[in-house]
Amino acid sequence: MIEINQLSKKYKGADFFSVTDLDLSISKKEIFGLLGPNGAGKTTVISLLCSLIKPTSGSFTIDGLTYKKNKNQLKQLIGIVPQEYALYPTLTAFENLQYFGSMYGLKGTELKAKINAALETLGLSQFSHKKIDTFSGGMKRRINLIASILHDPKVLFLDEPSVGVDVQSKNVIINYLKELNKKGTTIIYTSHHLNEAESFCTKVAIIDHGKIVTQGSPKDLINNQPNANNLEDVFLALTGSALRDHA
Ligand SMILES: Nc1ncnc2c1ncn2[C@@H]1O[C@H](COP(=O)(O)OP(=O)(O)OP(=O)(O)O)[C@@H](O)[C@H]1O
Repeated sequence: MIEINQLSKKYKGADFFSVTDLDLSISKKEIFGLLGPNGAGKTTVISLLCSLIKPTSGSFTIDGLTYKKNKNQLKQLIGIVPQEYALYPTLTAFENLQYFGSMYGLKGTELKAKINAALETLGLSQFSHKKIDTFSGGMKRRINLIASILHDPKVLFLDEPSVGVDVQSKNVIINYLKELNKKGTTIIYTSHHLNEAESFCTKVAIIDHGKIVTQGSPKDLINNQPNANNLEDVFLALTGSALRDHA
């Protein structure tokens, strides 16, 4: 589904590469986790694959399409759930979702039915006509998610979808994503929650300093790392315990 070939990114004015010579192949059935310490390059990889930023070098295809040749098809093919809430605080949940659906050409009764079905599944029906600025973090995350899936993307990118949400909201989000994956959506997500990634992901890549240090199923990575009992042990063994503060 996704083929990445020697992808590199150096931001304008930066004196280092945020992503270096990334090669990765992600198949259709995966729930793929991009894991790494702060500043490892996870958001940069997602932003590149969503064509929000341009690569410095290298290339990738999604379902055989490239940004240069198939910009509009690619836009329809993918959904993006950004780290920050991309919602209008003074509009209601329903109005926000109508707006995002219309950006993908959806309208009328089809759009309304899709919004209502997703609100129902994610436990938000009764809040559909409340303004977003009255919502909790977990509710906003769920609306952010619905906004990204109304056009039925084949590939869904999520940048830290469970930040700032309680366990109940997190479970609803994770179960919803698992259902989407079962129905055929490829899921690529970043997270700092290694327990969550261990149970949720079919495959993960650990990246550090813009390079992949290892990849595989969580089970294989744990089995192959001496003295590792879980994914966090693997992560610490491969990325070290030094802090990654920067300003
Ligand atoms: N717009 C930018 N201009 C210059 N450097 C940037 C820019 N965005 C990110 N970087 C740098 O690129 C590197 C990778 O950043 P990125 O946000 O991709 O990491 P991350 O793994 O998503 O981190 P976090 O877990 O903190 O979200 C960091 O050193 C960061 O400071």
